[in-house]
Amino acid sequence: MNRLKFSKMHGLGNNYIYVNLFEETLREEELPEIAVRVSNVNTGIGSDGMILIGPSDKADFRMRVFNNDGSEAKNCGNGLRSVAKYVYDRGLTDKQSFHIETLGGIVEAKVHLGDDKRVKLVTVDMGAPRLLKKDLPMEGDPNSTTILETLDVQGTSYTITAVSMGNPHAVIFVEDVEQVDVAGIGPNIEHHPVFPERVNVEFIQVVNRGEIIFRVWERGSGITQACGTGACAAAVAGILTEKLDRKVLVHLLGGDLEIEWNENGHVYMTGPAEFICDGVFYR
Ligand SMILES: N[C@@H](CCC[C@H](N)C(=O)O)C(=O)O
Repeated sequence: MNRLKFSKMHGLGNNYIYVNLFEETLREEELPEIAVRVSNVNTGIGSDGMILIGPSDKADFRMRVFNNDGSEAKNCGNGLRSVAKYVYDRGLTDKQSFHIETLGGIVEAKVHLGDDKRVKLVTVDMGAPRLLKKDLPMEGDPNSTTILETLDVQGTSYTITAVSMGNPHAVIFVEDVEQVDVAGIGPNIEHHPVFPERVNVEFIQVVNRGEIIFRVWERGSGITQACGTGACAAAVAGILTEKLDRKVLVHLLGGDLEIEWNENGHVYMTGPAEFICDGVFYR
């Protein structure tokens, strides 16, 4: 029987199975299937997906993200904070600032230590948001943006703002997130033909110019407790549409994130990450 060592971690409840490729070897062609199997709550470990931590020839570490349907994503904000905690707390680096390569680009993570000298919070420089339709990708004029544009979804109109944080997001401002049928509407927007690679969908209630309430339907994983790239995209959408100032406290189901869209054009995300358990998966 093959044995796969793993750690389960979460960032505000957005939980993944982490595999350390400095110690474990997986074949490329089996990755989607393993992601589906480990994520299954009944016959696997149970998670929103699987994240691989490995060496990079361009950065200090490389992160690869698989949703729980087996699709590979280009970025994951909660994953980046968890990877930063993993590599520091487990002694893979002694640097408190380092770079992580993702399919969506290279980002810089800075760890903030608690009294126990372990990582308590992580700030990630997520880079500049990309707004052009070709960056999502999204049908239409490739060099135009999508800001408060009407999208018809099975007879109902939604006003969306599209933001790529390495991965694609459709942000929708609502009066009251509690009234939104996230599980009913989310998949229809995720699979809308205007998004050829599907999309993550965020429903945002503005509390005041520095605070929002956030709900998400994630591409490839469904409803999750939090989405770091989604929180960044929501803040960017709110700032672009002049609903929010540049520093935003985002209330997600699993807790809070601080997002800043700095004058330098980069988005900074600060929040926690936690280990849940270590184990061996029989495969
Ligand atoms: N939960 C993540 C995003 C994971 C990938 C996403 N579902 C996609 O397919 O793009 C986050 O914290 O950003």
